[in-house]
Amino acid sequence: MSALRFRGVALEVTPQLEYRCRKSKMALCGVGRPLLQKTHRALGCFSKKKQTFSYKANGFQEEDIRKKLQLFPGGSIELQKQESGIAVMTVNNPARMNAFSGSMMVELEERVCELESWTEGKGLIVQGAAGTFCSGSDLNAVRAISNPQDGMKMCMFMQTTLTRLLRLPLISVALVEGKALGGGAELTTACDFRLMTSDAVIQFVHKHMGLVPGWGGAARLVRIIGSQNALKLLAGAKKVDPNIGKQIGLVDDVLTVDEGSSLVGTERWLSQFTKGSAPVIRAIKKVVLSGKELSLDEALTTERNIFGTVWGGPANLEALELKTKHK
Ligand SMILES: CCC(=O)SCCNC(=O)CCNC(=O)[C@H](O)C(C)(C)COP(=O)(O)OP(=O)(O)OC[C@H]1O[C@@H](n2cnc3c(N)ncnc32)[C@H](O)[C@@H]1OP(=O)(O)O
Repeated sequence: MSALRFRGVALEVTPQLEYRCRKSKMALCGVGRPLLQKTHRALGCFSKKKQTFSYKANGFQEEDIRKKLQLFPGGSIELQKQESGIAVMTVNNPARMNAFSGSMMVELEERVCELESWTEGKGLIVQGAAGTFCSGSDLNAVRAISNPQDGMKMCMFMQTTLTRLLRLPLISVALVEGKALGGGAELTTACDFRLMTSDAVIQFVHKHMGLVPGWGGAARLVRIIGSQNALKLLAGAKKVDPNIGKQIGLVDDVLTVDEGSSLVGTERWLSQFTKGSAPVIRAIKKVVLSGKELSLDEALTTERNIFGTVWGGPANLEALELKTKHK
């Protein structure tokens, strides 16, 4: 068995990984859609390696994109991992309504990487600083990199990062206060759930900017609310308030004032799903994700494998010992 290095970390190249990567490269060059889908699935099992191979296969070098993005600094992405197993990630650039600078895009990828190796984690809340969610990409950076090549690199970087965010084995929720615009609206779709405060707005403003979503937001939106509703939101650049959001299934709940601070309310809401053993909660997220992303046959195989990781595990044995009744 050989080893490769990815960002200073030695990774063991198992025959299985080698096979999957060889297969994926072939598929990406071969362009056929079923093959491409298989590739994404195969690579989904190896998230770190996935970045290296998918970027190279598409002619992008991750380090080049990072360097370019670092030229546009400002703001930060904060991450707090709590003992409860719920982490809070904050998009923090209040002077620009939490717009994503280039360095924040890089930091987001680093935080996602950190969460990928947080084995005790069960849940994640994504919020914006200072009472508003996120106003999309920083328009100053957008102006500076408006050439198609750089635009594509940025798009590729954010698309991959947000796909990894959605695929974390954590139950994630976007806490939307104030405004979620453009890329900010796309970010909300990279979470499993969305909660809004009563005055909040989600708006895919891309059309008004002469754009379409490029961070994966359209693909995810269609899966969340269906193609008819997605078309209406994108083509009309419609403002989604909590009422409309609930009607179309984009929003899971509205936070009321008597729930105290929005973050406390969101933690309370999320804890109904994260109570219990971390391996079981993580396994639940994984079986749902595979059911959503894979073919039925592949999802069934994955489900069996994941079942095998919890069957006879501590939580299972404890429940048997307690003769748990489900009244
Ligand atoms: C992926 C594709 C994309 O995301 S494209 C980007 C899509 N987003 C936008 O177009 C947002 C444009 N901004 C706005 O519509 C308004 O600023 C919103 C967010 C509604 C806030 O309005 P308002 O409450 O009146 O505040 P304001 O306009 O005075 O803004 C405060 C300061 O923040 C800045 N700001 C806001 N959004 C961005 C952004 N995306 N990029 C860079 N800067 C942004 C404003 O320019 C303003 O800055 P300043 O105080 O004038 O220095």
